[in-house]
Amino acid sequence: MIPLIDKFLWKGSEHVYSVPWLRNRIEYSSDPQRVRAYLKGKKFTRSQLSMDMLTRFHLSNNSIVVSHDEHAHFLRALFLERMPAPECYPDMAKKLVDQVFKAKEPVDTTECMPLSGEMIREVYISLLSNLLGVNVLTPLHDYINTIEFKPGTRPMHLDGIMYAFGLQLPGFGPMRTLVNWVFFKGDHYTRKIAQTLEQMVFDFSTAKPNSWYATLLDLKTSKRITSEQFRGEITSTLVSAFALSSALTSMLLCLAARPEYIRSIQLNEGFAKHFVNEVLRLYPPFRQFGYEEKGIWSEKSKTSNQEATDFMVTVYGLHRNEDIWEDADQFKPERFLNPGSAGGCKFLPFGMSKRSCVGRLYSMRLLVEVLKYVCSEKTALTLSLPKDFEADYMGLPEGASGRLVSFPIDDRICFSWPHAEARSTPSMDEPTVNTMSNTMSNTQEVQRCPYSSDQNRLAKHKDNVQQLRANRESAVNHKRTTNIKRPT
Ligand code: HEM
Repeated sequence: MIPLIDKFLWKGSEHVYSVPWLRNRIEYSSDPQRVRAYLKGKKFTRSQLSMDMLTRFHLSNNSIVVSHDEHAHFLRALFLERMPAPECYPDMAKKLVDQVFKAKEPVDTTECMPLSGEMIREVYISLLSNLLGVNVLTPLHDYINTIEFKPGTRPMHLDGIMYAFGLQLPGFGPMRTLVNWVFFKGDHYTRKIAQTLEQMVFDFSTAKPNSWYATLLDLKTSKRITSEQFRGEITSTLVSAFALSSALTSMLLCLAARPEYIRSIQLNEGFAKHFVNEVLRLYPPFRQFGYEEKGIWSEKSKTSNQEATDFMVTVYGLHRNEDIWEDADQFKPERFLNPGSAGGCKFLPFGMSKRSCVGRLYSMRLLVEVLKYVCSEKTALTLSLPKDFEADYMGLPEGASGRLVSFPIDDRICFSWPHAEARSTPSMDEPTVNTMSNTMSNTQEVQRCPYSSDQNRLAKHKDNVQQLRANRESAVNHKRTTNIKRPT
């Protein structure tokens, strides 16, 4: 049973699986040719099965992730307009790294710590501040600092089994809570944290002008989204902290395992992106995503028992498929030097097509900037793995298999940071005061990073000014030339 589950979940067996009483027939694939064929031939969307599982067994109630295509399309466009402008990422990365590795006093010796827990707290703050676009007030900041990191431990195939028995149906809510509470305390705790955080964002933050949060508030007030959808989007941003933290953690552990790449990144900053790609290839935070063909229930399902109704891409299997990746288990960022190497549906850490990850650009930019900052000679942060680090046979970190979002099993990292000046500096948009009595000063923003839409507006304004100048100059020239031509 376990090898079979392992086979179809992780390697992608290319067969169609079904349970007699379930209407879904699922194909698991890790073959890029098959994925390409699916992508080309069919009108598809995120599968209802994936959405049910995300809603009931995970945390994505009422957000873009579980919306129908039209609603998702409408919100995605607004979300992308509210992304931080490209020039903000180096500073965001610096703050994040400084905060994660902050220490009160300069140290000469090497310190070791479990990275994921530190990372997730700082990613929460960073996402709230930069992506949701809120001023994080002191109580919320303090609460985040108390969060203990417990990644979900419930295996994905258990979700599948629960689904097969109909436990995703709303009436089974209390039973699901009980199962989590008894057997999967980490998942139960994570759910509680998400609910508390969502409420606290509402109570203890203020919207930055033109931010995604301000837009969501407008949409709610004008009744274009419901209160549940408004809350869902906040939770969705917070939940995405897991994927981003997983990627950041894996990346820094890989850097500690392969310090020889530091020089390549210093010499050629473009190489940082190849390094990040290689991390996402070997450690895709999301191990699986799924689609269904539109209309399959009404037509094909009645006539064909062979055809799959749901198509699941097993990202981990795809990224380690030995038929398409040379030395698939080895860490070789230079494989991405070849321009076509990420194409052809063989590298899909952020999913594909119109429902692919909307946080992709943000995540990639931040990952690359964090890597560049850590590797920079000026930063002087040295990372290494503990002597007794639990590595795989390549000496690389080992990801926990079977989870929807996977973190390394052993995430301890050792670091030394001898230069006091490289340490954390108070950030502009994070609270610098400790009492509620003067929270007003938190809400008054001194400086903020522009959003893409601001940039567009600025660019448009500049274009307009240039256009006006050009028009005026050409009018003057025209007058001059016509004046010259005019017979005297
Ligand atoms: C390294 C970090 C991340 C990874 C690897 C990742 C990966 C993914 C994947 C695989 C999907 C499913 C795509 C599909 O079904 O085709 C997804 C969807 C999504 N992600 Fe991410 N994600 C990351 C970070 C983020 C961040 C920071 C956000 C910010 C809010 C975010 C927001 C979303 C949303 C809203 C969707 C649903 C899009 C839709 O349904 O149209 N993700 N992500």
